[in-house]
Amino acid sequence: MERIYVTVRARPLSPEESKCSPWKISGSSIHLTNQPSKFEFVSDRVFGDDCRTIDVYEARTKEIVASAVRGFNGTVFAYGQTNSGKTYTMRGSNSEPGIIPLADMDREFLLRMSYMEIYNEEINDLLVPEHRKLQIHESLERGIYVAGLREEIVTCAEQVLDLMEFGESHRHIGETNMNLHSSRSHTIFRMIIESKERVEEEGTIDSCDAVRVSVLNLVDLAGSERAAKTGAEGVRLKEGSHINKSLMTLGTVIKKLSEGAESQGGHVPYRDSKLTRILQPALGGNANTSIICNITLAQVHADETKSSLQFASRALRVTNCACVNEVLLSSNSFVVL
Ligand SMILES: Nc1ncnc2c1ncn2[C@@H]1O[C@H](COP(=O)(O)OP(=O)(O)OP(=O)(O)O)[C@@H](O)[C@H]1O
Repeated sequence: MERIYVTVRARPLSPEESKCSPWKISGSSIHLTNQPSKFEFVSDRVFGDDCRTIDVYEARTKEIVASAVRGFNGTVFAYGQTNSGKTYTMRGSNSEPGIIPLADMDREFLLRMSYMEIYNEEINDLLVPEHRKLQIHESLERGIYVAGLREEIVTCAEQVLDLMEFGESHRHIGETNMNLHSSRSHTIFRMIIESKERVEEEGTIDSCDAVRVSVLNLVDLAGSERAAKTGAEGVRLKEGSHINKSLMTLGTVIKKLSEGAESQGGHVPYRDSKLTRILQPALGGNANTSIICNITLAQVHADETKSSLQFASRALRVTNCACVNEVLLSSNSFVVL
C-alpha cells in the first residue's frame, strides 16, 4: 500500500502582495499566522515561491516516471485555484520546463502518447481535434478507457514535444480577470509504456513473452474559481461551473477515500464526473500517485488557499496499491524502438 504523495507549491507574489501575506511556511507545514493553530496544514513537502520546477519534479515525480518504465502505473496532477501556477508547473515555459517535458523517457520501450481534455464535461482528443465528445468505456482487458482516443507511437522527445504543442494549440484557454491564459479544461497527457525483456534470435524479437504495460498520466486541472473574482459571464461562467462541479466531485472522492469508504465497501462517486471516472485507477487503485497542490500566499486568496490545503491534507490519507501490470502477448505485434 502506498500513500498519495502530496506536495504544496506556492507561486511567487508581486512585491505588493508579499507585504502582507498571512501565511508562514516552516518545514513541511504551512500555517496562517493570524489564526489559531488548527489552520496549520501538513504535507509531504512544501515548496516556497523561490523553488524551481525541477525541485518539485525531483521530490517524487521523477520516481513515479521511473516506476512507470518498470511497469507501474503513475499519475501526477496539479491542483489549485485559478492562477496558482498549475499550467506553469505541468507545462512550464522555454526558460523553465514543466513536469511534462521533464518526464523524458528511455527509448528502449514502445511508447504511445495520447492527449485529451475534458471541457464542459465533454472529452475531446487534443491530437485529433475533430474527435470530440468521446465516451468512456470499461472492459476486462483494458479497464477504464476513452474509446476512439488517438494513441500516437512516439520515438523521441522532440516528437513528444511537437505533439504536445499541437495538442495545446487546441486546448480551451480563455481570459478571465484572474488569468489572461486561464485553462478552461482539464487535460490528461498520457504515456502508455510497453516493455519486455529482449530475446533476440537472428535479428528477430521472440514473441510469447510477458509484456509490461503501464500508464503514466500527467494531469493539468483547470482551477477552481469564484465568479465574483474572475468576472465570469456567459460562456466563461458555464465553463467555470463545469470546472467547479468536477473539482467538487474530485474533492468528494478524495474525502471518501481518505475516510476509508472504499475499503469498507462504501460508495465512492467516481462516476459523477468524467475526470474522476478517468482517474479512478489513479485515485483509489493501481497507481503511484502524486498531487502537486498549487497555492498563492496572497492575503486576498487566503480562503481559496485554505480550501486547497484542506484538499491536500485529505489526499495525504489516501492509499493506493500499485503493482506491475504484466500481460502475455502471443503474436509478433510488439515493436522494439
Ligand atoms: N512558479 C512560478 N514562477 C513564475 N511565474 C509563475 C509561477 N507560477 C505561475 N506563474 C505565472 O502565473 C500566471 C498564472 O499561472 P498558470 O497559468 O500556470 O496558473 P493556473 O493555475 O494554470 O491557472 P488556471 O487554472 O486559470 O489555468 C502565469 O503567467 C505564470 O507564468
